Amino acid sequence: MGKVLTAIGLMSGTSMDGIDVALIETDGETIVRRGPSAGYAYEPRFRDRLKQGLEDAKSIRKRDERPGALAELERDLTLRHAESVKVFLYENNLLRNNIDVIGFHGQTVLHRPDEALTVQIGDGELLARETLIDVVFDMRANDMVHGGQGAPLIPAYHAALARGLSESSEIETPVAFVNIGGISNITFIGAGDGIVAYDSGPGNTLIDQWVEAQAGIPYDQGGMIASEGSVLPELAERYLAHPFFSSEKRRSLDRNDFSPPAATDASLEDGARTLAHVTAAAILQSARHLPKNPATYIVCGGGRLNPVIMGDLGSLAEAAGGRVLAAEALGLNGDSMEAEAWAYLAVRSLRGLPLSYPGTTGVRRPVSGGRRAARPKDALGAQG
Ligand SMILES: Nc1ncnc2c1ncn2[C@@H]1O[C@H](COP(=O)(O)OP(=O)(O)OP(=O)(O)O)[C@@H](O)[C@H]1O
Ligand SMILES: CC(=O)N[C@H]1[C@@H]2OC[C@@H](O2)[C@@H](O)[C@@H]1O[C@H](C)C(=O)O
Repeated sequence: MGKVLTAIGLMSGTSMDGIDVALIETDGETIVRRGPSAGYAYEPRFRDRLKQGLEDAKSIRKRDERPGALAELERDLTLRHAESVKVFLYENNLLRNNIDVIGFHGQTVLHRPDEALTVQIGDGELLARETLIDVVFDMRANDMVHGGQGAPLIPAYHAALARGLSESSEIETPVAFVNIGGISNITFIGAGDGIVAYDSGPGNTLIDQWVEAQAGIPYDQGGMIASEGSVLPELAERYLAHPFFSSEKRRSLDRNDFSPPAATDASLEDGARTLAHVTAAAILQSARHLPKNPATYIVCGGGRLNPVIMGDLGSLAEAAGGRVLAAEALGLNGDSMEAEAWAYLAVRSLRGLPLSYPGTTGVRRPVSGGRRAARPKDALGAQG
């Protein structure tokens, strides 16, 4: 085993609901320990600024451009991450001197894999100065340089989790991890080291956009609105016929690839019900391109907390011979898995190990990635 490092991962996902923080101990191959985790929600005004950031980013042609208010947003986003780290260390009685590295995702504001352009705002140097901890950031760029789509990157971590599970539990194989965040993605764990992964459809984004536009609320908590509605087959089909699902090349999605229905398309409840169905059906539709039908789907991300999505996913998977389990059923944490992954990937980056593979992002060969921002030198001896 390589040197075991203590790493913190920071994820601000496409739902833009807040910052997830998680600590793990790992050598970048084996996960030695999954430690504490936490989520720090953005207040509505900051979420609005992030949404405006997506608009400002639309004119970006080179990834270091920061039009509109993006430069200021990047700084404030980074400072919020620094604050989250400080609170996390305090709440968990941890000393910063005992943390070897932070894996910093930042916020995706633009993702156009067809143009080899992906932009995550987040200033790694500033984060290292503010936290006095080494930072690895910008982990998607090198994959794109080598022909990959820059996402998904979590599959390497799913594979490590699966290795741990196969030692300790009796779940039926093959296993697929499904992350239902703003966008959903799926990782198929084949025999040996074979993993196949890609984004699988609109996760919660359409549902969030729909209930926000129609009812002024940020998400359909517990699927309560959807549970009052009915699936509108024509509307569902409009989404499931999207060219993404038949494309040979496209493996990753941007938040803007799908648009929410028009107000006239459905009642609030039927719209939420239909979109929950679309989320589940898109995952199963995408799973058809996997090498085999998964026997077990392990679900993480906020969508697992929507029983309407989970109900549909369960019945569609069952029809294809599979069983759906929430990550918690296997002792995993469905809220912190992405943040854990970014901690894991940071350690892999430090060791020069691959972050992505031809079977995950479509990259030409397995490649590492990430940029390193060292903490200020005079902080090395200081007490955390
Ligand atoms: N209790 C709940 N009931 C229903 N839906 C929920 C609940 N909690 C969270 N969600 C949904 O999950 C979303 C957040 O999921 P998550 O944090 O996994 O996304 P993310 O990490 O931002 O996205 P991505 O994985 O695409 O980067 C929320 O926007 C909401 O739609
Ligand atoms: C460009 C980008 O930020 N993509 C995200 C998004 O959210 C889910 C899905 O789309 C996935 O491809 C990716 O995030 C996860 C963490 C990943 O890279 O594995």
